Amino acid sequence: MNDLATPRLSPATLSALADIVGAERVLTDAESAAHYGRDWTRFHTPTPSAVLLPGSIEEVQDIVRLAAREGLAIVPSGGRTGLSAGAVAANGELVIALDRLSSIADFNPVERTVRCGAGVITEQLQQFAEGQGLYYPVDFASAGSSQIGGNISTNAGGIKVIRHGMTRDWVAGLKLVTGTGELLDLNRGLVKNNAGYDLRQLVIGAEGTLGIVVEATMALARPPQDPAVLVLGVPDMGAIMQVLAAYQAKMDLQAFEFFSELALQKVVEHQGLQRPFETPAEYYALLEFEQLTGADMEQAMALFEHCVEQGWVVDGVASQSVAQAESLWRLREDISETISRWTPYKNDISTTVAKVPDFLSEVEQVVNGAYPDFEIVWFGHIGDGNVHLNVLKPDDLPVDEFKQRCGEVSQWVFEIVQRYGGSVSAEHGVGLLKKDYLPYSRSELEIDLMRQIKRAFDPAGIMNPGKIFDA
Ligand SMILES: O=C(O)CC[C@@H](O)C(=O)O
Ligand SMILES: [Zn+2]
Repeated sequence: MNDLATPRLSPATLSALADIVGAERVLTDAESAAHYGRDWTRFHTPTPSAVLLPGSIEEVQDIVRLAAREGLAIVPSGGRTGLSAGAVAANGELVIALDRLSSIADFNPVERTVRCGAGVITEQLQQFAEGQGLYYPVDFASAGSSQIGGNISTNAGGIKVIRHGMTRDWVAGLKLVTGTGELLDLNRGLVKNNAGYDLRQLVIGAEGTLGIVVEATMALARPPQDPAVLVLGVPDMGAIMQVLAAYQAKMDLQAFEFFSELALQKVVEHQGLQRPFETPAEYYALLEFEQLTGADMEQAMALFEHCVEQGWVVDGVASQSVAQAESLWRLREDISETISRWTPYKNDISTTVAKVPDFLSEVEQVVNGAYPDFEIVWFGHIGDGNVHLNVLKPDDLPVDEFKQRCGEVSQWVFEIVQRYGGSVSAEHGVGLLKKDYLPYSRSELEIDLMRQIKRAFDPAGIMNPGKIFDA
């Protein structure tokens, strides 16, 4: 056991925890607290009372039983790549890190499923699938660190949702340790199972408030052909919608993403990438297809010409190789990391797809009407109606003042989201960051039902309390 930097737990409790996981797997030093006690958000100070590294489902159950008896709050911790402070332990909670539940087993080629411990890293699952001649299609920039349990708990989406759906579409079964330490084995890999409520789907996206996902049976897909990517410059958001409709009517899209000229400028400048073409445009659409050859290539080019004739596209480029497709993707995928140096105000919202252009222009009018010097970087999964709004801090504006103004921005943005019937969190979850705004996209009755469901799974209220809604 390490030095007790935060000795909030009694020696008896610490020793009981050590009996469960082994003394060297009860971490209480400041470095472990900082590492395991927070996600990619940096708004809260991590103060876990201890970080525990269980090595089996039984150990997780034993910890939870002990925590329920003693009324100790728990924060489950996966790859901690979340952006809503869902995996933050800022109130002396016990952190249960699932890193050691990392086995990949029981691959079944007939079912095309594989059993994964919660701590399996997304990229490991992707590589495992590849080794079997298959494909795990939920993909995003943080795939090298995010873990399957966390992906399930946040229903991670990413860049291929338009074609392959979200994490919830790939979970054939899961095991959950509830707030009383019981183990639920949900759906057991069945394709069809209409015997009552699908509790598995309830757990997916619950951000650890109903229990800890300890294992999952993940479905795999046929691998796609080598991808081909088009990047198209468009004059306005309305044109992006026309392009989307035109391509979707005739072809299968693997991805349909967008970014603004400002986003492109930042990525080109800071990542040393080339502009896709010289003609500047207000926005850019990135389309991915499964290999463009023969008739598909002709179709894609005919649509391109049609879009140019209609004035929806000002210029475009098509990848000629997998390497080129990958470098075009970087123009989109590197945006989030590139702009992180401006400590941006972030938001992740959705409306139905067709409403996005009006939504976006209303947000811009309101934000820049009040603060003309705020630079807004738009990008996201436009084919899903999911836009990422990032506002960069002007260099000369003190951080506190920026934060205070961003508080106002949130208020305005969420009022618009509500008017549009949209969601205050399209893919990043609610966590601590969005909970005050939940009523802008969920009714009082819905939130009340969520609380009742939480009580049923977690009567002692120890599972990630204060996330999604107040404890
Ligand atoms: O940083 C963001 O705002 C979004 C991050 C991620 O969801 C993305 O789509 O790149
Ligand atoms: Zn995203």
